[in-house]
Amino acid sequence: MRLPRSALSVIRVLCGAAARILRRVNGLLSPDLSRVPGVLGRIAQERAGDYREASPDLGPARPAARRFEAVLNGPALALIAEVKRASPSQGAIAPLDPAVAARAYEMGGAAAISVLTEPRHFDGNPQALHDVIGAVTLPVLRKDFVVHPAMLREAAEWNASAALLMVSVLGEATGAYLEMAHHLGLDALVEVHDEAELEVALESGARIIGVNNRDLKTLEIDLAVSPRLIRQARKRGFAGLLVAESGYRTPQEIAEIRRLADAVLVGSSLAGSGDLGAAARQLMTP
Ligand SMILES: O=C(O)c1ccccc1NCC(=O)[C@H](O)[C@H](O)COP(=O)(O)O
Repeated sequence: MRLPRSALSVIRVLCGAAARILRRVNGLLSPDLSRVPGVLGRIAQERAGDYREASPDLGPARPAARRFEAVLNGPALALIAEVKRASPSQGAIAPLDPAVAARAYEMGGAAAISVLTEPRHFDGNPQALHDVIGAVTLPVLRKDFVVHPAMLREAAEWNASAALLMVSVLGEATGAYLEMAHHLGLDALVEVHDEAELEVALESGARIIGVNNRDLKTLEIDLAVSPRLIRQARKRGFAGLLVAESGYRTPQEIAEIRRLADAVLVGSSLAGSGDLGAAARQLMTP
């Protein structure tokens, strides 16, 4: 059967449109990491290599438990305490047993636990996440450099309550990754460091935004970043939860964000303290 010329051109236009949509969807699933500079770019590219062969299939939708979101949504500033054994800025921090560390944080009043699963620079691994989830009743955040849908599928399969999504890494793919996290029933901590990233987070429909005081390209900390961007988010009408992240070492520093943020995420100063429970309690005591 010969198709009329007009039908052929309609088919050609439709195929072109389908190819463009496919290219866009593909682009959204694979963020362009060549635009991410410095140590952050290197880590993100390494993680992309780790998951190059992984299937992007998420599997069936899972119900949203919203446990991570719920514990941050109280009247007082909540502590997300991080199991962090090493980092690019500090090198080795402490040879923590993840389960022991998480139990100490729980006793010290933490509302949630963050566990690094990145192996090369943070001495993290999936077993650390499993151990922590088995050791505490608190909701647990998978802290990694998410660059592939499989990393979210894993977080859900491993019973994490939430995953970190970094706008600095995901760029315009942030919204797509947020939808994938929600499809899997995960809460997402959508992390930003400047005004432009905050705009992306707000447009993505994030329910929880984390403001990182650490510039992940230079590793410099500026504790003025969280108050500035948290105020900005509220001014823009953001009604979700706001988390101040990185660099907090003293109750005086915590006092600066106590009335602004819903939660604070602390790693190095607690992890390297020697008595994690006492350090958590002391840090958060007004
Ligand atoms: O901590 C680093 O040196 C680092 C370097 C490159 C990318 C990410 C990095 N840290 C991730 C974090 O955001 C922190 O682990 C988290 O906010 C806790 O920060 P801190 O209390 O300063 O350990």
